[in-house]
Amino acid sequence: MTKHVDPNPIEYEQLIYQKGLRYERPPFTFQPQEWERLASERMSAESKGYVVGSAGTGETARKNREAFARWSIVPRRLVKYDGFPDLSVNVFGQKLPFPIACAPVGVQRIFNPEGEIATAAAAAEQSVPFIMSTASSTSIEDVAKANGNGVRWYQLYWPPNDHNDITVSILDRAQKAGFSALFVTLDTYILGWRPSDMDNGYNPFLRSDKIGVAIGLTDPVFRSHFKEKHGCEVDDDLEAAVAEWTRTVFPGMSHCWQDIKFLQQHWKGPIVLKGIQSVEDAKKCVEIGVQGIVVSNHGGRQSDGGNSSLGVLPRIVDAVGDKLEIFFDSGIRCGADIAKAMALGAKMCLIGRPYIYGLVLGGEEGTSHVLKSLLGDLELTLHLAGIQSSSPNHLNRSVLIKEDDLF
Ligand SMILES: Cc1cc2nc3c(=O)[nH]c(=O)nc-3n(C[C@H](O)[C@H](O)[C@H](O)COP(=O)(O)O)c2cc1C
Ligand SMILES: O=C(O)C(=O)c1ccccc1
Repeated sequence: MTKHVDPNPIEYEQLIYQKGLRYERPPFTFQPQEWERLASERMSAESKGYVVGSAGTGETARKNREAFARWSIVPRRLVKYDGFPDLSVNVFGQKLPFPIACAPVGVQRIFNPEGEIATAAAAAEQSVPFIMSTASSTSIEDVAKANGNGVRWYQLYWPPNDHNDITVSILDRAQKAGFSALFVTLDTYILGWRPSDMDNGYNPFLRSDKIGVAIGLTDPVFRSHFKEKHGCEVDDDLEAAVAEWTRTVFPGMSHCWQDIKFLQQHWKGPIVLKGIQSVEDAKKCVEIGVQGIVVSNHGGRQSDGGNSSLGVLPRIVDAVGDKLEIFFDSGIRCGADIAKAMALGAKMCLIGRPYIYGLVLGGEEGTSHVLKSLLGDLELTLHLAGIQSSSPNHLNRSVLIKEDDLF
């Protein structure tokens, strides 16, 4: 069950030192750069290749990381203020205590049998919004239950227009289950060229244990279509059902900007388009009237030879930052990374792989540990730089310098 812990990263640090004195230790290291290595030791070759891996030669993923080191935080001194930095943000008219969310990540049961149940509970415990993937290994309703009173958002892999009734059915289920915003992923209408997965013969959907298809196979509209077409129930021919569902959510490039209107008619809350990398597309998002975008390249998992996600963030912020909410992901690994993305204009950051490493290393407690670590690290990073809050009044480009400009 979800228990609500009053969030306070700084108290958490104090507690850790005290616990340390009593020879109690956290579930695993606080060193963020170690999480991937430790989790890799615990995973099968397939799971490791899937989560750690990226598209092609890994160039986009590498650039995502390198981009952070090109910016540095310049600390200011004798900035007197009361208390600790305020990390809260206002998003979609709601005040949230922290500026991070769990990015949508599919098939989480391959990392730990508790999968999304553990991560959704951990996110609620840490007062961090949970974005549920359409490729989850747990149904919409069960994730909602595990997330309890937490803030939850739903990520859509979007069936083609001739399956609009399935889309509506999924959106209805998500709304009924308390998902308050819709994140529509635009960069994964087909999976990228992923050498590590191909080497392992691994595809997240085409597994004998049918792990990433829970939402489709439990959907009444999908089930009835399947019966009409195949003359049997989903459960009587699971192979065919999985193949059908895979085609439904990864149909290739089947949508255009006008189609967003359909989602706007069928979703009552904010809509956020995930995977924006160009100023032109960001402007389209404003034109079409969505409430937010995620500047993301899917952690470098889709296209090789791409730009860093952080690199394009400032120009997108300059073009549309005052017209919609800008979320950011791809490459965030520590508190300073979050601070830099926010200084460049992101409202909130989505955390991808790191919380999955937490899931691998310690289930719900492990995910909680990663989220708490990132938040504690962020809070101290701001405090030590003399930055009073994560709002753009205090955390903005004036706190950053480009390393290249220093020489
Ligand atoms: C194993 C894995 C599965 C993912 N599944 C989804 C998904 O189902 N839907 C989605 O929109 N993004 C998915 N993503 C992308 C993340 O939402 C996010 O954009 C990315 O992980 C951010 O980069 P980072 O891992 O470097 O933080 C997935 C990422 C990983 C690592
Ligand atoms: O692997 C991914 O990045 C992703 O988005 C996905 C695709 C299919 C199933 C689960 C996740």
